[in-house]
Amino acid sequence: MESGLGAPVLEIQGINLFRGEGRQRRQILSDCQLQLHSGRQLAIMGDSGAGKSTLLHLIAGLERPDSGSLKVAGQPLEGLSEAELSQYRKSIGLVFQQFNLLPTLSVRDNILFQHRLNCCNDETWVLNELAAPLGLTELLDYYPDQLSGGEQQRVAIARALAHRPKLVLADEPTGNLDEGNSAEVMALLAKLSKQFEQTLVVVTHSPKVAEAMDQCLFLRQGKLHD
Ligand SMILES: Nc1ncnc2c1ncn2[C@@H]1O[C@H](COP(=O)(O)OP(=O)(O)OP(=O)(O)O)[C@@H](O)[C@H]1O
Repeated sequence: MESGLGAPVLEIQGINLFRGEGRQRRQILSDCQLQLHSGRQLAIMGDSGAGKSTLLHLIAGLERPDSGSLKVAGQPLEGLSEAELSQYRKSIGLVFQQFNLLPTLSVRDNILFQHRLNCCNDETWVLNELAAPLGLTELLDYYPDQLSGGEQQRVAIARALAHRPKLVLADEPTGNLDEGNSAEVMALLAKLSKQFEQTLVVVTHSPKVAEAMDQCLFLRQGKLHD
């Protein structure tokens, strides 16, 4: 937990979430709490099956908790309709382990995809301030299947940051990369999200990835611990 100036960008209070039916039903998140302020970078670690991805999915509005409150920039997600949740999902930045690029779009159009969905109109900024530092300028006319894994993840990072979201969520962003690419990609993600004062939450198994963040919490028995 942290105290800081202003309202937290992310505030989780007393989240409970159950999975499975009947005798297989079990609690994944149990009175889970978190406060994260603007510009902070948090790594979430924990055993396989601890519920890290589930927690990230809740924050992303991809799932709803059984009880508890989750606010992003002061807005409670539990009050949102499906249409509003869909709008919310477009407004945040998401980076997944499987780069999830659109195969029929060029690198340029992949990078600008979410930017355009959010009706942003600053493509020069995206190409200069994101594509260039991510080393993508020469690759803008390529297609995803012509890129290496590290290059694809750099495209996914540019896409996730291009509409200047306040909150960026990354689930095992380096899980498909070798050690060298992993370190490079994480350093770029950490540097750019810091530069643009974005709040970053990264789920990872890698102590090295966690070290690149301001703070690391462990998910154990449904709760986040130091
Ligand atoms: N549809 C489902 N029905 C029942 N249990 C489920 C379902 N989906 C996930 N689970 C369980 O929820 C738990 C949390 O899964 P989650 O993917 O969040 O874990 P994780 O910490 O991200 O794991 P990993 O590090 O292996 O990716 C796991 O025990 C998983 O088996």
